[in-house]
Amino acid sequence: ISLASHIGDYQFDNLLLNAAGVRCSTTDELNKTLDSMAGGCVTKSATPEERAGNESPRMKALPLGSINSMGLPNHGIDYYLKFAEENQGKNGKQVILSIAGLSIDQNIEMLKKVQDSSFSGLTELNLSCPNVKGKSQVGYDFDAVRDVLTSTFKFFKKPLGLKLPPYFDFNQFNGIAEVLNDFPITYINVINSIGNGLVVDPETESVVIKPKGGFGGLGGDYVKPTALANVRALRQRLNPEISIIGTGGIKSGMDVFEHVLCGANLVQIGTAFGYEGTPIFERISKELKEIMDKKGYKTLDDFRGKLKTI
Ligand SMILES: O=C(O)c1[nH]c(=O)[nH]c(=O)c1I
Repeated sequence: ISLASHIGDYQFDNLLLNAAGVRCSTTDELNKTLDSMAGGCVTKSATPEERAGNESPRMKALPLGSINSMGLPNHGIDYYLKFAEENQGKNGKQVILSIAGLSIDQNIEMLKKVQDSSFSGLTELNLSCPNVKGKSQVGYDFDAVRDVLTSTFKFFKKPLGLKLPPYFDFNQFNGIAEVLNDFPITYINVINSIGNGLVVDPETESVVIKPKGGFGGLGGDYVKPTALANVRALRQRLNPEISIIGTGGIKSGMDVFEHVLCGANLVQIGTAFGYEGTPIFERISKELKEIMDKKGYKTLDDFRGKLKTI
């Protein structure tokens, strides 16, 4: 039984990755993931300069998932680009470089740096950070998405993925797919956290995180049905050359099975990886292989995208 998969020309021996933002801000954390059973790692979304991020408490673990308003704390693009240049392809593992500029200009500036670098891996342009005060998610402004992609593909010749926010309406699925299908995108990654949720502690009658009055991105069990819907809806609408990474609500082999059934080529684990650490990759790989064995599947292609309707 094989958990191997690929995105474009990039081979992953295991379809499991961390989600950007979780245990991936330092080289130590990134090396730990590369040394685990994960098929590769994704770096914390980078900005042109180092950033402290929002005030704490800015993340809260909950029985059904998590809420966060980190505010893009990171060591800056140079730190992660250096790591990516030095580690991409090491023992057959992929390093995906995530970037999240606070403006189109910052994204172009960073993508030019990546283009001119020796990095030969996948770049993930994050258009869906919900937690930078005063900034809304670019992924909800289809004209802005078209603008940044038009500018990008004038000079960027390396493989590019997009991290997108969750969409909740068929007009939105159609709208974003219409834009994406016009560009040579290697993959999309759906979903980012469900932005600006609110968790209340009824004991203390208070919010649970400090930034933005307690509003933050939701992850975990709360988001799985929305994640599966976005993987499925975009698989049905996008050109077949655009691969899909499924992110959202994964904490078991069965959750991975569901994402692949909806069309995911790879999957990323955020909230649950934050709790469990790198042992999760071995546990979930084992669980998924057991499920595939029971169902008589040998490879992910045997069932990818084959969700039945009734
Ligand atoms: O607050 C963050 O740093 C953050 N948090 C998220 O839930 N998604 C994102 O893309 C980002 I850049």
